[in-house]
Amino acid sequence: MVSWNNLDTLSSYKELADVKPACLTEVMSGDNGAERVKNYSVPMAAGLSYNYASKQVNENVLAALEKLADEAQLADKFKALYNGEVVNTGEKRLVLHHMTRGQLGDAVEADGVDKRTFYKTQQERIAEFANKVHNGEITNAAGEKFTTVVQIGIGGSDLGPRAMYIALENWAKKNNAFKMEAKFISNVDPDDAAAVLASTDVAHSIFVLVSKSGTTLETLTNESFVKDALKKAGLDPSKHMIAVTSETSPLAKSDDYLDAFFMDDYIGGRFSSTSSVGGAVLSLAFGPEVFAEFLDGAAEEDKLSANPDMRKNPEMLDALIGVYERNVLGYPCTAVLPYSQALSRFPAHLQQLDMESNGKSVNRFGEPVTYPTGPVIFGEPGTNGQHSFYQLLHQGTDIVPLQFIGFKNNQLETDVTIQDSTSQQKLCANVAAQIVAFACGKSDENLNKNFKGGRPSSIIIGDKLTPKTLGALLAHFENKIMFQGFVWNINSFDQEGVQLGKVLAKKVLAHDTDGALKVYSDLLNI
Ligand SMILES: O=P(O)(O)OC[C@H]1O[C@H](O)[C@H](O)[C@@H](O)[C@@H]1O
Repeated sequence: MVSWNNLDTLSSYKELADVKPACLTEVMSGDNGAERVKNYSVPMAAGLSYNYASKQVNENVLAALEKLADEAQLADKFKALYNGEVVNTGEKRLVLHHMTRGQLGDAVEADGVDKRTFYKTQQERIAEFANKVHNGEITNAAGEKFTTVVQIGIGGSDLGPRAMYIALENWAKKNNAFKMEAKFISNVDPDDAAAVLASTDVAHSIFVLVSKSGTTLETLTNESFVKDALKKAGLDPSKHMIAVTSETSPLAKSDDYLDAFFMDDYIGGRFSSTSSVGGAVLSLAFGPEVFAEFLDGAAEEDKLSANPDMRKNPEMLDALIGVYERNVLGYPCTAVLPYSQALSRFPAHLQQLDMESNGKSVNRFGEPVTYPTGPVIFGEPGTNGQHSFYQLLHQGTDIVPLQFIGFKNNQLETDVTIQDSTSQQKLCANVAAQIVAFACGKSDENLNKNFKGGRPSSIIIGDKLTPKTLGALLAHFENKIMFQGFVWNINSFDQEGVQLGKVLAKKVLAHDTDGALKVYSDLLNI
């Protein structure tokens, strides 16, 4: 049995607060720095590695973090989660997204079915459907092949799948795995749907309506928008749409769709990229085999996350270093900085994954916590970020911990050598330079040009971004966030904070307003 306690009641947390952090300007310079970069590295799945040499940790801090991991029972809590305990206390639900890609522990039965079998069956059904679309067994009414897939969804039903699609698009083109172009409609702003539809050959498109609840206003509105466009083009919407939803949602049994594929209430929206939510669009775009490789990468990383030894568990280690930075060193944000154009939407996905999970002020029993929880997450792909907000990161008054991601090789294998280096080498040179610049700084008599250094970062390094490495990368962040939620004793799997705005927006639309809300409504001409 695990016991759930607030972080500030743990004696190891009090000990951690007394340990001195590593001074990066010292430990990262000269031979010390070289040794650290070699040693402070943990292997991840799919050939990735997590390097934390440039974090403010040393043997004392790591030993204290290990004690915290033990006292907070992080490994046991993960075990309880994947063995089917009701870890999502707010909604009284199991948390089973790991089971969409593997079976880490016991068989879990819920709603009268074995859950691993349920998720696998959905994956197989999607694979069969995608294969039929690709080989022309399923066509439009004119008997022509579908060429495009358009996902309609928002939040977890958009960000993860969209980020994963963009991450693999060029890889698939290079590796003969590109089957259909994918597009995405998410915002209720009519210009989103209109712009996507205007650039889409709707007669040859399959629309994937994705909503776990089946009640999200934006998604249902965009569904109507698309149906309207299909009808105007003389097409039957039910021959162009599939649904991905939970079996209990209003969409599940509708005749409006060619087919429906399911997830369930045990998969949080932001954790649903490896379920049917990501499965449908990714299998249609790249083929089911590519989606299966992506799942394998995630499953391999999940296995590493189950290791009780923090030093061999990249997710637990990353989570604990993050807690140290947030709760002991007092840093409010974390930037995610992939040096890979393919990961351009990955930070956007992580914003939801992290901030919707751990942006909480009460513990899992609904009692206030008196320590900071989830950090603000933001990011951009490098090197673009360098020419934008890195000024604040280097010389601003807040210290922002950084999570770099970099690959030795680019996906398309097209490159050019200019001034003796390829573009890929220039990209990688920049990330190496940034890590050392942030850590070591550079003194200058002119304070405006002075770099204090001491700014922590980590880097995940891989050979190339492939379906498998992408799966491992995704699982890394999902599991890191889960472990942090355990340490903070919060429920990372509900999101009550999104409700109030929805309720008030409904009132505005029903003209049931007074006070400030009424004046804003008038100002915006509603
Ligand atoms: O998939 P749906 O039920 O349509 O939900 C879409 C999104 O909307 C909600 O408001 C939540 O904030 C998200 O966690 C969720 O991913």
